Amino acid sequence: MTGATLALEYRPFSLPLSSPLETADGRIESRDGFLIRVVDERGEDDGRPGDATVGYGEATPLAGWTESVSGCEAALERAREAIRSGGPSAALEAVDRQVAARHAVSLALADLQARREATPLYQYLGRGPMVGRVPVNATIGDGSPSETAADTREAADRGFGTCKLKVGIRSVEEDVERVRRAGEATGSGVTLRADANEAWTFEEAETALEAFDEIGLSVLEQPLPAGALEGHAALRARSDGVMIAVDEGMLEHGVDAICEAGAADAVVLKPMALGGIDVARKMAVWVTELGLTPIVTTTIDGVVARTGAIHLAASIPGIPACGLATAELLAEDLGRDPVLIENGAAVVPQAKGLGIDGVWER
Ligand SMILES: O=C(O)CCC(=O)c1ccccc1C(=O)O
Ligand SMILES: [Mg+2]
Repeated sequence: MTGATLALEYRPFSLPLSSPLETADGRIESRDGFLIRVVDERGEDDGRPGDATVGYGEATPLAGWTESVSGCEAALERAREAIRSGGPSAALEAVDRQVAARHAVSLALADLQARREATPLYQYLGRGPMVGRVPVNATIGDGSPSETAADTREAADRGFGTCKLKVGIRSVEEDVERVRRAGEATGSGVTLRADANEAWTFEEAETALEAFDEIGLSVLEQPLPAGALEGHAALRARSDGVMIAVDEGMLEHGVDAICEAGAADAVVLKPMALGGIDVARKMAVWVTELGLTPIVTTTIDGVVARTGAIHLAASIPGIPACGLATAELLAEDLGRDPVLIENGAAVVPQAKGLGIDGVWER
């Protein structure tokens, strides 16, 4: 990239969800953020950037998980100024402490470089073999036990082999009933997970875990508040077969503290909340070395960030089902989706870079 004159541009977007996603952390109704592009201006002959001269990124802040929308915009503005004289490293430095902004800038730079090298982004990241698909889970929002059973059944009928149920909004008894009914509606061919988003006390989590063990739940994500490292470790010790995953806890404590406390079997990695797919990839390699399972998810991102997360997952060998089938939760998107979700897997784009085109023109 040396010698290139790079320009960074950004513009705001607002994407409503098809129906609000209730989580125990709060309700998500729309996703507002910034689409960015980095253009190598020397490569433009007709004013329209060609394949090897543009990279796309997305910053979609989420309250409680990233910086605010205004903090994100201020960071992007600093990066826009910094990239002219200081290049990529100065731009990244300008967004160093704003994770969503850093996600956008690092993704656009990686997309640009992978396009120049005529390599799909996942191979640029991992230098690994060709990967055709990554397994993905369906995300099932809150609902009554019958609604949950019907939604899970519908996802299974569409080919999902793993379904993640949002829990922690109703009583523990009702959530246990929801998971039980979802299991009965789908049978043993479908793996169930549950994500409580920090909702429970230790006693509530213990009660839920006992029932989930019996039902055969696969993963229980963030049952306790992020701070409760010892609590998660104690739940793990009591679990028969249910894996304990941390998500919010991973952001609060980092990999080393999670491992030292024995707080988790699996770690959820959200590139938007971690500062980019490059950061998330390093964490995935690190947790794998320590014997933990990485799971990649989005924060219900637009097509640019979501496709980046799919490339990230494709660059991690043996990745289990990831929370990347979130396009269907959005009523609108930034552009055409290059990723087909089929039989519980995302078909990984094999074009150069992200494999995204035509988003800027919209
Ligand atoms: O993992 C999934 O299936 C979808 C992503 C998801 O659940 C999520 C989406 C937005 C914010 C937080 C979360 C979460 O995992 O807690
Ligand atoms: Mg979660």
